[in-house]
Amino acid sequence: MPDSPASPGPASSVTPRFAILVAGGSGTRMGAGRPKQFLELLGEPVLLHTLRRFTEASLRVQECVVVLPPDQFDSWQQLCAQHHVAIAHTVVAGGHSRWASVRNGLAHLKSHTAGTVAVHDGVRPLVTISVIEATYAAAEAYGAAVAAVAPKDSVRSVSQQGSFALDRSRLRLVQTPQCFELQLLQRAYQLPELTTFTDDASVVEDLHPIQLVAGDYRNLKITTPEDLVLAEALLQAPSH
Ligand SMILES: Nc1ccn([C@@H]2O[C@H](COP(=O)(O)OP(=O)(O)OP(=O)(O)O)[C@@H](O)[C@H]2O)c(=O)n1
Ligand SMILES: C[C@](O)(CO)[C@H](O)COP(=O)(O)O
Repeated sequence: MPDSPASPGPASSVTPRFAILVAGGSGTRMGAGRPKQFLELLGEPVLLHTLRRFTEASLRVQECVVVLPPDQFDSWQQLCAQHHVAIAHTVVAGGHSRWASVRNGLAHLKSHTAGTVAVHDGVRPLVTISVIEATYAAAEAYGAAVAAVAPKDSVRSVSQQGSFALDRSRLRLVQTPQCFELQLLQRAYQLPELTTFTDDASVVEDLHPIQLVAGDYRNLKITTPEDLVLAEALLQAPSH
């Protein structure tokens, strides 16, 4: 990514790292009998793959908050028992939208006054440790950083007048993790929710510039049925 900000802040390798894995959605587009975060990939729930990656020791994440639909707490507990999960994490109830779920996750971290927090979709189980580390490191240096990739397809904008080509060299497809200085994200999530919010960067950007970090094309968001097929294939690929 050729996106470079003015200058980094002081390097701070000792501030605590937190993670909020948002998995409070219902998976309407997947159309499965249960929320997609609980569907299996190579025999394990999508969310468990994601949790394993964020709790990898080298990342030094101090606390991992998992946000779930309130009516799915028991399902998750059963899945954890079934898969012998001994990974420390805190479960928090989600809200009516992704924004509300992130806000609930952040509320759980309110006693902390400093640190860096990653927000990551529970349904992006293929995120690599190197992308997570790079995004935390960029947020530690610049305050706000998100993973993104360049589009591979041509892109057109549509309107009632028709459609027209966009310059894709100026566009990025935004992924998660999205990492922020904790107090910055707490301030941003005190503002009212807007319908234009689709991610955390859109919530923060009026308060602070967003640094883009090289994401990964494999870091797909499980959204529709074909994504499960792709994700299983990628998980079995040698580089994963
Ligand atoms: N109220 C919500 C809505 C979404 N999410 C989470 O935000 C991430 C991205 O959302 P999306 O892919 O849209 O998930 P769903 O809302 O479950 O899917 P859909 O829009 O198809 O219903 C997912 O990990 C999802 O669980 C959440 O925590 N709380
Ligand atoms: C946060 C996100 O994954 C970044 O690409 C995306 O915006 C989530 O979108 P959705 O509308 O919840 O599918």
